[in-house]
Amino acid sequence: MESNNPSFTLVSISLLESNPVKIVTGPLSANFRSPELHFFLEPDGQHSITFHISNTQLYRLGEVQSLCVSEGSETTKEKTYSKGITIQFKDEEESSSFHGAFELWKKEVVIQGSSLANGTVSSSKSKFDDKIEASSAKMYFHYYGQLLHQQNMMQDYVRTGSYYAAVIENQVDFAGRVVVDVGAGSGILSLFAAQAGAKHVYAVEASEMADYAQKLIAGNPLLAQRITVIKGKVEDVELPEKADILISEPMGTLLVNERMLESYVIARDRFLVPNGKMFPSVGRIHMAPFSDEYLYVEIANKALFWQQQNYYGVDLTALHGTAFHGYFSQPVVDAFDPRLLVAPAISHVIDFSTVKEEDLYEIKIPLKFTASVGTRIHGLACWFDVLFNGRLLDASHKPSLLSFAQQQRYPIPPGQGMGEVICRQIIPLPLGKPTVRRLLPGRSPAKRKTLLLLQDVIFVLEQGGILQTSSCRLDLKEPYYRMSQPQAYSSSQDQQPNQLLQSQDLQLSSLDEDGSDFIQQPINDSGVQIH
Ligand SMILES: C[S@@+](CC[C@H](N)C(=O)[O-])C[C@H]1O[C@@H](n2cnc3c(N)ncnc32)[C@H](O)[C@@H]1O
Repeated sequence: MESNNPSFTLVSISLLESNPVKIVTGPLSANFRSPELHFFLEPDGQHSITFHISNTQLYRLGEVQSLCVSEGSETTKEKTYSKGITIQFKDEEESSSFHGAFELWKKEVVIQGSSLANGTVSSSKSKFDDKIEASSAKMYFHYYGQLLHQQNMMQDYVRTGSYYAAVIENQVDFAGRVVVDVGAGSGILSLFAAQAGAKHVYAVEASEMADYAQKLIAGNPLLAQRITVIKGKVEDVELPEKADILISEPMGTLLVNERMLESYVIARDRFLVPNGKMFPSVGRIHMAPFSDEYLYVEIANKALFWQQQNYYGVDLTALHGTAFHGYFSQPVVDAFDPRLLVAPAISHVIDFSTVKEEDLYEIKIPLKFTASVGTRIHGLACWFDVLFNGRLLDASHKPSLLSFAQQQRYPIPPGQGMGEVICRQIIPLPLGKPTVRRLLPGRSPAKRKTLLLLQDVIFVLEQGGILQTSSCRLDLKEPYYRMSQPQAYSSSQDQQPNQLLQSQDLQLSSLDEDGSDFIQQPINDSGVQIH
């Protein structure tokens, strides 16, 4: 037995998922290649069943017979197994060495050990469980398990229509190909892929929505025979074959919130053939400083309530400062006139086909803005888009673009940032200085959602020849959904302070129990698209 990749000879394997149970007789082989265990069903090694260290259990059924199973999703009410085989060894000795190698394999990466009544079993946490707190994951998948939230996303016609166009206009990429839908939700993208002629689509969904997706797909029988719904996390599930294409909608607020991009990248590494396609293939975050006196006054006015000195005989002013800073740390989600931007946008590109999962834990984006007009700057405006680089579109060199109209603005309070500063020019920091200017979607290690988005945004301003540095700390929690029609401004200088915009103060967000918010919001149809 080799110590690194031990191999074993087996007499037969019974595939428990087939009905009736299919028995493949050997000689066959099994091979531990951390973090996977492969059972080869043919001598040439063409067909194999793969188990992942994270969710595999091994039980001794007899002296020369064992059961190997892969655990299903933790979110299901009952314990489920997504895959199982029984193995027949040639003798007791081979069986013992196989179990020994299994234990060793598990020990290398096992995080948690446990014992089950019917055998010595090692259970390990999956990569997902290791990163995300169980309570956070539970809330996250509970949210997506509800049909109304999937409906919200489906009713976002800019979003769903762009995906439909990207798939159907690139049928040539999908026809006859194996597709994995990463986080399939209702299964809508799997159905599009099947419409485009995919040979087979594996729709992987971790939430209870997988059951509804199964129903929806069964209700479209012409497509259903080419779609398999797999309930589980892409980090854990095993698929019988590799994919030519991954399709997914992993974007959260400002692209990175929800941390689902990490799952998309893990799915790429686990399931995609070399040089396979990803739909979408690239995401971009765009940022530019804005000047908007109306918004500034509106936000400042929200805290006026706390300036009352006689609220039923109570002086509220002690909390005015806290409320004021609270309102200014809320990102504002609205559509805005691009003319409010006072410097060319900086774009940060994430190439999904090459980015490493770890690179998504902390994304640093240097900010070097040069203002085009001398004006008051009230914060940073951010938006994002993703690109689909299909084969047809490659040929015409025109990838289709899904531009998200939902934009965030991060107003900066006076004294903490640019609110008070008349800025003529924002000057890049000289290289090598210890202070950094960056947009930092700070890692919130154990959370799937309450990702800090902006931290320590430091601007350097030139004012009368003196360099001035400002910084503030903002995050994505509880955005203010200000669904106003974009106002036409003649120029940013024309704005009158103390005049409030007539905005519909729609609090569309649905908050979790802990009051935080991770969700995708319906996009305002009137959203300005900025490219
Ligand atoms: C933004 S929704 C998109 C749903 C659907 N693809 C669509 O476009 O309408 C993301 C979905 O991915 C699922 N999801 C997130 N992380 C996952 C993971 N690691 N494994 C499997 N599903 C996941 C969520 O439960 C959710 O249903």
